[in-house]
Amino acid sequence: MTSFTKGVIPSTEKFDGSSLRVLIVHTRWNYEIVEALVRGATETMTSEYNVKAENISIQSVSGSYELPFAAQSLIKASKMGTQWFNVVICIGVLIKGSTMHFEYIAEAVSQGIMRVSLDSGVPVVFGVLTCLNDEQALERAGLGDRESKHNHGIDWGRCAVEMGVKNCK
Ligand SMILES: O=c1[nH]c(NC[C@H](O)[C@H](O)[C@H](O)CO)c([N+](=O)[O-])c(=O)[nH]1
Repeated sequence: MTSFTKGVIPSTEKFDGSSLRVLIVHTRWNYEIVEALVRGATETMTSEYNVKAENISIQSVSGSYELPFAAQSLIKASKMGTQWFNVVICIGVLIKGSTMHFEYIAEAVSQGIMRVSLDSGVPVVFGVLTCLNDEQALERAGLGDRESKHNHGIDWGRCAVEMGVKNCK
């Protein structure tokens, strides 16, 4: 079986995030996991790409279903002001329960975030974990005790800087 790099590799380009203005909208569901993802994204952007901490705005909403509307509203409001965001990261954690609720929310949120990005012209990074159980969510936030754990917030931070810099061009 051919081996391959599972997941994304960082771009070879060196992106300068020092002038980027970033919005992070995160949920308050499964908060400890969300908090780890937000930290992964913010620490990556500031330490690896010189994004200024004061240029990262963080807002919260109740659950993942609210993310697209919140992103749309905040982008619109910022455009009315003098400064607006170069990129947005929507962060949430959906964990499947015993009903179909998970599937409906996951589909709506994924389509909604894509639509906000295309309609607004501001790249919106899809930072919503859609997990079948608690262990999957913990592992993907770099929590739990498995060796394979990796904080996906790191990847979302890198993606946000790349998309933000490219959106400035
Ligand atoms: O962010 C989440 N919202 C969840 N539900 C709330 C939903 O996102 C909305 O906030 C709610 O339906 C009100 O609109 C979740 N579950 O139901 O399991 C979940 O796991 N994660």
